[in-house]
Amino acid sequence: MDNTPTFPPTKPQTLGILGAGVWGRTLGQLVSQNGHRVEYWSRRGDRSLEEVVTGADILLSAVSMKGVAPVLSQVKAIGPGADTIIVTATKGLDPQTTCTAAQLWQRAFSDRPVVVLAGPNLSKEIQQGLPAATVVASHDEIAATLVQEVFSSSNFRVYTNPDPLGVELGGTLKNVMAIASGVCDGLQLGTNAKAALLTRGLTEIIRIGTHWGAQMETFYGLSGLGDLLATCNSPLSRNYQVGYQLAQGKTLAEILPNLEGTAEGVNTTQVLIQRAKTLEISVPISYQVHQLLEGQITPKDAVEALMLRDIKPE
Ligand SMILES: NC(=O)C1=CN([C@@H]2O[C@H](COP(=O)(O)OP(=O)(O)OC[C@H]3O[C@@H](n4cnc5c(N)ncnc54)[C@H](O)[C@@H]3O)[C@@H](O)[C@H]2O)C=CC1
Ligand SMILES: O=C(CO)COP(=O)(O)O
Repeated sequence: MDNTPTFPPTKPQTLGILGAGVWGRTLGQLVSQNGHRVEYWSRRGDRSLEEVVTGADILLSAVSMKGVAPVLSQVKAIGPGADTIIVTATKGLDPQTTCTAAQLWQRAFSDRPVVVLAGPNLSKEIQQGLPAATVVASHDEIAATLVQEVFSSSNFRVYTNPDPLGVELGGTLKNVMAIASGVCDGLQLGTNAKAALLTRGLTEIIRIGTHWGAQMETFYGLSGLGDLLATCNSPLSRNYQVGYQLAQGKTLAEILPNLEGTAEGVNTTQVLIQRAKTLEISVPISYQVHQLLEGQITPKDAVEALMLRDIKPE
């Protein structure tokens, strides 16, 4: 039996990539290496949004969360083709609605498939051609399978998943834990502390995610535990860098302008705390990250507060 995988699929697709930041360009590089056509749109670029949207078989949004609502309303006004599949790679929560990016896209385009792409995908490593895996999740299996075929290659392994909310929340909520993890390493708290943080962090992510309607098992996959491990252990992560540099005494105002790209965890923490309060979900680690980002406590205070919580069963 011949087990050789066939990459890429026979019919070349045109991808319109919205947001030509670090992640949008990295994803564009992957699909063009597979023989597909890529058109980028960015707010400071030469191409008009209309040109990119109307010509796309697949419209992939890699804009940071704060740009999603304004960009999608422009896309809606233009009106993509009836068969265009929307893919979202943003990892964040909308401050106005507390929705994820896919929820915003799906609300605006209720008649067409929306696919979430998320996984342990530090862009610098992918740009270097190092092997990585990701997940494409949708309620529409045909759309997810097409996107899987378009992105799959010998060094980018793509899995499908039927729980888009779980996949997206895994990638979104781990950014809060990545800030905490950067603090943990910046304070040199050791491997035991890091293991405790990640394990309890995953429990917290699952508590929030299942409350919001995601499937528990999704969080044990690539986009949950996988992305948590990658982001919380790598100085390539911008969110980890935020925590690490806070632990070294820098302020957010000093850190953020020098990061290469967006650290979504800063905004996500704020939105998450607001939503967790309304829904009365216990989020002890996220709460300490929030206090720290607000400048209300020091990194050492945050650790102490977590260690001194009421003792309880695991
Ligand atoms: N870089 C990475 O390794 C990965 C990033 N992501 C996610 O992808 C998203 C983008 O990340 P990066 O490309 O790294 O960030 P980036 O900061 O490099 O790029 C963000 C893009 O969004 C656009 N944008 C922001 N606000 C906008 C607005 N109001 N209107 C129009 N466009 C706007 C910017 O112009 C830029 O093109 C984030 O949600 C991030 O969490 C996901 C996986 C990996
Ligand atoms: O989501 C990412 C890796 O999967 C990228 O993490 P950062 O946004 O923290 O760099």
